[in-house]
Amino acid sequence: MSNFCRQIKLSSSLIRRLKHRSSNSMLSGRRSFTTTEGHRPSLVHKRSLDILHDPWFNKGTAFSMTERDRLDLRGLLPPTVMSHEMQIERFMVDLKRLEVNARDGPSDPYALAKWRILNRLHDRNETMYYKVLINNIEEYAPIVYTPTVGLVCQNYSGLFRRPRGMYFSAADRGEMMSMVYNWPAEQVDMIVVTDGSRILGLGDLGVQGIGIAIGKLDLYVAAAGINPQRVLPVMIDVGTNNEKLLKDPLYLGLQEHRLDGDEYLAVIDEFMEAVFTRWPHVIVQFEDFQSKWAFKLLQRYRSTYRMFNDDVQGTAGVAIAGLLGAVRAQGKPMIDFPKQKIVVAGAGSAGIGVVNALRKTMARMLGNNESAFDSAGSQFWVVDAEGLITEARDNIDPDARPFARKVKEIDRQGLREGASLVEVVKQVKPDVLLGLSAVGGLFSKEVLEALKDSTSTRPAIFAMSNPTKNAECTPEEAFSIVGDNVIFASGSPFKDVDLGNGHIGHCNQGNNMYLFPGIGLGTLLSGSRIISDGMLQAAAEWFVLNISF
Ligand SMILES: NC(=O)C1=CN([C@@H]2O[C@H](COP(=O)(O)OP(=O)(O)OC[C@H]3O[C@@H](n4cnc5c(N)ncnc54)[C@H](O)[C@@H]3O)[C@@H](O)[C@H]2O)C=CC1
Ligand SMILES: CC(=O)C(=O)O
Ligand SMILES: [Mg+2]
Repeated sequence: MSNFCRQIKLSSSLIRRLKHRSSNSMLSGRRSFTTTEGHRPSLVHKRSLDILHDPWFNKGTAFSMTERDRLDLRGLLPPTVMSHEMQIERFMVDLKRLEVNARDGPSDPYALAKWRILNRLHDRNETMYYKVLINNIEEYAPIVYTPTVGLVCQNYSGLFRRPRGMYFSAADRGEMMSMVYNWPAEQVDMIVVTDGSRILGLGDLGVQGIGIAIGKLDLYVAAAGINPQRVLPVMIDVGTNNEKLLKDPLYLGLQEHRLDGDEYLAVIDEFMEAVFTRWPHVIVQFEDFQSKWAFKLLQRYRSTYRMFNDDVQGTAGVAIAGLLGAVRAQGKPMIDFPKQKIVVAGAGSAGIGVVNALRKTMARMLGNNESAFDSAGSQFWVVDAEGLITEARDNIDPDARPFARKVKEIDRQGLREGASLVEVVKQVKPDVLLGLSAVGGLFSKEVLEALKDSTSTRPAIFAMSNPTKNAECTPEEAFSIVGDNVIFASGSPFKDVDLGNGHIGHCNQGNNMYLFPGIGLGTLLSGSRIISDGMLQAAAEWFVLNISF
């Protein structure tokens, strides 16, 4: 904490740089670096992104660390310095692979090809890029965002062409305050930052996770009208625990195991100090941090900085709006919401974020006192990889503890610690089955058949895990097994289902993309110093009261 609170001092390298910058401008800004052949020095009048955007001078990841420092490029490239031979090898691997998505990616076989074309347009002409996106948002959101962005992140080391955003690595400790001045924009309104540790449901993708920050910011521009010159995607590369990436010679990130503990915190603290020093009014969205850090970092920064965690808080807002909408679709009054029995599969940042917020909404409807809060808590059954979470569990995760069921109570329900999802659904007969487990197909035939006995006339299935192949079930499975009256939502988009009797089974998308652009815009416009739970709650409730499904 002492690091976090310490007074901000200009690092010696920043002072060096500022002095260097002013003396350099007197010398008409000329600097030199070695050419791609490595023999002759090349004189350049440009610096920072202008060099990377100039095909004559750009060497991309082949700029050495000294050159990066000298040319104000530090932080504008992935941390690994590559030889020209490796750069060419990486390019050739990608060229020969052509489209990889037909086998395991989005159902659109051209999704990756479309992403490449859009990405090139993004590099060439931002105005046109965002016009294309805004005018065709339904068609291209699945390309720049989930599901295609998942495939893009998985293949980012191959797809990488022109850097976008900033990279801070564990090797930059002590330098970040200086590095933020390499970003050319005087004002930044929105930062989306990730450490790549849990990208969608695809696990640890290390430095390649920058793709998710870029995709989310595209939606900030397209959906909330944020100025594209004032957005900044950020990757904090603290290593990766993905063994495949650790061995891949073409990987662009640090090839060492993830930092942990105080060392990890020191890196994130330094990043937060640096960006809020240069842009005191910026909003920082934390994205796809593994649950272990998602909650801790949220607690650490939420009352000091203008920040929120999208997976914990944005997802919760969308789930509240969706489930209040489901009550309305069941033909019941809103006040019935606290009676809904909710089974949640997944107790990570998303699952626990959602149950916490749903519980608060229910408690507010029941009178907002302690007994309302207790009573709301009994509406949830949370199942993780080890089964139903109860107070009998050893080493229970502190974030999940408030939702651990009492042993005596579940005994009466015919359940026990670690009961399987199918057993829980059979015994509880829930109104809502919510999936945030990242396990594709978890809502098996058996689980869905058990849901047929739900006490609700219209049970809701929210298969919210991303990307498409991680969805807990498909809409076809939901409608065909549970029945035509199911209320279905998924994290990634699915097509509506023809139920064959003149009826359509509607697939709604339950994704935090419907909330985070509004959270950012609302915070900017209101000038709010922090982002409170109350603001998010109000956003979710406004959503359901003002949007008709
Ligand atoms: N639709 C949306 O807006 C959002 C969707 N998500 C999705 O939610 C998923 C989970 O994200 P996090 O919570 O951050 O991940 P996480 O990895 O922290 O949590 C996953 C949880 O699922 C549990 N789990 C694993 N196998 C299970 C099984 N067989 N049965 C029941 N539970 C099981 C794990 O024990 C863990 O509690 C990801 O796929 C992510 O894409 C996350 C945020 C927003
Ligand atoms: C949507 C989102 O934030 C996720 O799947 O992590
Ligand atoms: Mg996320």
